[in-house]
Amino acid sequence: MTAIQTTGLTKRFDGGVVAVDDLDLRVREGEVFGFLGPNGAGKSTVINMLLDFVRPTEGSATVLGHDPTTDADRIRRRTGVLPEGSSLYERLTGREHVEWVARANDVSVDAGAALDRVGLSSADADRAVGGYSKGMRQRLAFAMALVGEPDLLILDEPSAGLDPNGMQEFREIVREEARDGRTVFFSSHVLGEVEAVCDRIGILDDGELVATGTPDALRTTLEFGGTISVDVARVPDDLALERRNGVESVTVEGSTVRASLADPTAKAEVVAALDERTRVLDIVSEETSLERLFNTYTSNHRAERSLTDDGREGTRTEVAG
Ligand SMILES: Nc1ncnc2c1ncn2[C@@H]1O[C@H](COP(=O)(O)OP(=O)(O)OP(=O)(O)O)[C@@H](O)[C@H]1O
Repeated sequence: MTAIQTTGLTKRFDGGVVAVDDLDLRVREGEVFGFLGPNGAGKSTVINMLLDFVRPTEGSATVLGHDPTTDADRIRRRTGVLPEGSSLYERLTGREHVEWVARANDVSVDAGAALDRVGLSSADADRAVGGYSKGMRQRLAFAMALVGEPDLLILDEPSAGLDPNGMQEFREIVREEARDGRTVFFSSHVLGEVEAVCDRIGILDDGELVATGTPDALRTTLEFGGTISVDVARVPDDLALERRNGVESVTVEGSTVRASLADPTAKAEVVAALDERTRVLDIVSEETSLERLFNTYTSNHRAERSLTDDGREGTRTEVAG
């Protein structure tokens, strides 16, 4: 079943900015989907169209089977939302905010427990929000999104302002929600966060979806082999590892030889080549980080866009998984 689907979704703001360009996206029910992109990529605009805060110029969307432009109320009733820069009432307490959301949605809530879950103590719960820090406000906004056990969570930059503990707690709650069968769709430019918690990610750049898939599948598609660092007793003078298949580049620092690989199977070859000439003391193999992946997708895309200026078609990467 599909929780969110967009078809050719496009938003052109007055003044000509194309914030979202022909977006085809599908988020399955029960998955944690990370919507990743640099500042200004169009993430918030997509979220705002899913909730009918902004109307698309072209294309369409369904959320939980409903069209946001005609059935936004139905969507919002079943969706917990953490909007970007959520507006809170300075004079109301955290507890009052949570109770207000529960009343508005006609559900019951144990406000103390809801706030405790996001790391706000009972003392915090009874303080006016005017005295909250940025991270506390974000925690409260998250607690408000969780009220009423919605089927779908749509969270815009949920970790903005959170400290490392807050981010860890956020990840745990997202996992718990997913275990309970909820769909979680959240935007982020924090790569580690997306990698740690998402089943699939979509990378948005300049309003266009440039790749979707599991983090592993995206890595494999690019055929990144990661890197291997080998500590040796003596670095051979005539290394020439670059000439071997699958080796992209080699650097030497002290007695450590570090090879970047285009193909993961080249790891064994690098180790064997060194082992022939010297004593291998230690081997550390690293996967390609999502950060490199992200940079590659977004920078390739930018290069591609400059090519498309003279009329050539751009490409998208769709990765099964
Ligand atoms: N109301 C608006 N009027 C005109 N342009 C807008 C409007 N809202 C957004 N934009 C533009 O649309 C583009 C996408 O913005 P959006 O806020 O969706 O990006 P984002 O990926 O959420 O960025 P961030 O990570 O910085 O929040 C940007 O160029 C932005 O300036």
